[in-house]
Formats: sequence, structure tokens, C-alpha cells
Amino acid sequence: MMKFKSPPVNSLSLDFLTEFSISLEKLENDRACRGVIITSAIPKIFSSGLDITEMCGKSVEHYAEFWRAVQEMWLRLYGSNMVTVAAVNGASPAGGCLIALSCDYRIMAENPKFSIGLNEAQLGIVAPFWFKDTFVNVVGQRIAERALQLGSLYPAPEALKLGLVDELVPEEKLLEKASAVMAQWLALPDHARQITKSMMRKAVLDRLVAHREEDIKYFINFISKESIQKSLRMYMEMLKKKKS
Ligand SMILES: CCCCCCCC/C=C\CC(=O)SCCNC(=O)CCNC(=O)[C@H](O)C(C)(C)COP(=O)(O)OP(=O)(O)OC[C@H]1O[C@@H](n2cnc3c(N)ncnc32)[C@H](O)[C@@H]1OP(=O)(O)O
Repeated sequence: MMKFKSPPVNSLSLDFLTEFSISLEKLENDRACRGVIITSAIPKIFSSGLDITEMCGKSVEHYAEFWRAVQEMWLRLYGSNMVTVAAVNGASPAGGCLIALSCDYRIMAENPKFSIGLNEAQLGIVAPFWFKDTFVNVVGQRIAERALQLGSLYPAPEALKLGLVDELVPEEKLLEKASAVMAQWLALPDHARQITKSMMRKAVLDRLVAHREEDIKYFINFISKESIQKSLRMYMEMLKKKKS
């Protein structure tokens, strides 16, 4: 089991992403480890998505390093040979949703206050093609088109209806259920499941691998625009004001 614990809200900072990727690599290379459950140690929050401060007012070199770390995390998780189960025990916007979508199975706490989705459009930014591809592979083209254009965050019951998560369970039963699902998936021979998983995901993974440097350049160009920086600053201010 991997439990995110980066207070206050498990934002995906450069350090967090690097540590996450290294942990995934270690588990992947450990022949005794066939599956991982991903959840959060922070009440009410799975992950608040990419750390916005990493994308504001930093150097071009920093943006490149940060974006490479986001790509690396996704390539490792989406391309993992292990069985991956997300036990979503709180809010899961944007990058947090990407992590859940990259797993093989998503179980969410049945709390309508917890929401999940790719809300990038609400921040004035655009979900990259590989976020979009991952989303489409889970919910299909039509639901993804509407959800991404509107930057919708869905409360848990709605997320279940759309197929964004596979099931809802009472919060106190989340880990028990995740372990049961893991046992069910691990009952199958690894090689057949792994080859099937790879066949289903290969085209989407290969697309980023083939365009990785281009994607970094595109990100730097996009995020460095003054209009985008302004949107992100305003969003951060809005988050801070919400408190007072
Ligand atoms: C190649 C093509 C171009 C690519 C363009 C870029 C594509 C980028 C792709 C993905 C983008 C993202 O992932 S952006 C992040 C999106 N995340 C969100 O919108 C979530 C924002 N946060 C919230 O809604 C809430 O914080 C919460 C629901 C997650 C939790 O609410 P709660 O009330 O419990 O906590 P607070 O809101 O008070 O937050 C506490 C504290 O944390 C700061 N915070 C929250 N989220 C982030 C974040 N994502 N990054 C950085 N900091 C974050 C918040 O400001 C508070 O800070 P202070 O205590 O200092 O006020």
C-alpha cells in the first residue's frame, strides 16, 4: 500500500512526484510485489493535483524539470505491470484525478463532498493530450469531451454514474474493499493480465514517449505566457481567500 502524506493537501510538487516515481520503480523491480493500492493518509484529500506554485513565477529550467517529473510519474503508473488500485478517500481534482485514472481500478469513498475530475479548464489551463487520452480510455469520448471542456469536478455519486470511478463504498470500508479487489485481480496469472494491460494502454503511452520533448517545450511555452500566469495567480488567491 502506498499512502500519500504531504500536508496540507498532497499537492504534486517536484519533490513529491520524484519520490512517487522512485517508489513505483522500486516496487516494479521487486518481484515479490505484484500490486499496489494507492490512497492518502490525509483526511478528506486524495490529492489536490499538481502543485500550482511549481508552475508560477519559476524559471524555464524549473518548468522543464517539473513537467518531466509529471510525465515520468504518469509513464510509470499508467505503464505499470503491477495491479494498481486507487482507494480515493477524498478530493481528487486534476493531477489527483490523473493518478486515479491511471490505476486499473478506482474505489471512492461514498461521500458527496468528495469530488473528482479534470478541472484544468476552470483554471484557464488545458489538460495535455495524455491526460485527455487517459480520461477517454476510462469514460469514453462523449463524456470526456463535455467533462474536459467544462472542467467539471464530479461528486462521488455522479462520478460513479459516469464510470469515472468503479465503485463507491463507505469510507471506513475503503481499504478493506481495495484489498478484496486486489486479491481478485491477483488471482489471475500475471503474464496474461500484464500483456493484456500493455495491449490496452500501449498506443497512449507510446504517443507521449514519442513526443516527450515536444510536450515539455509546449508546456514551457504555454505556462510562461503572462495570461496563463495571471490565471494561475488569481486561482491561488481565490483558494486563499476562500478560507477567510
Ligand atoms: C502541455 C499543455 C499545457 C499544459 C498546461 C498545464 C496542465 C496542467 C495539468 C494539471 C493541472 C493541475 O493539476 S493544477 C491543480 C488543480 N487543483 C485544483 O484545482 C485543486 C485546488 N485545491 C482545492 O480545491 C482545495 O485546496 C482542496 C479541495 C484540494 C482542499 O480544500 P481544503 O479546504 O481542505 O484546503 P485549502 O483549499 O484551504 O488548501 C490548503 C492549502 O493548500 C493550498 N493548495 C491547495 N491546492 C493546491 C495546489 N494544487 N497547489 C498548490 N497549493 C494548493 C491552498 O492554497 C492552501 O494554502 P494556504 O494554507 O497557504 O492558504
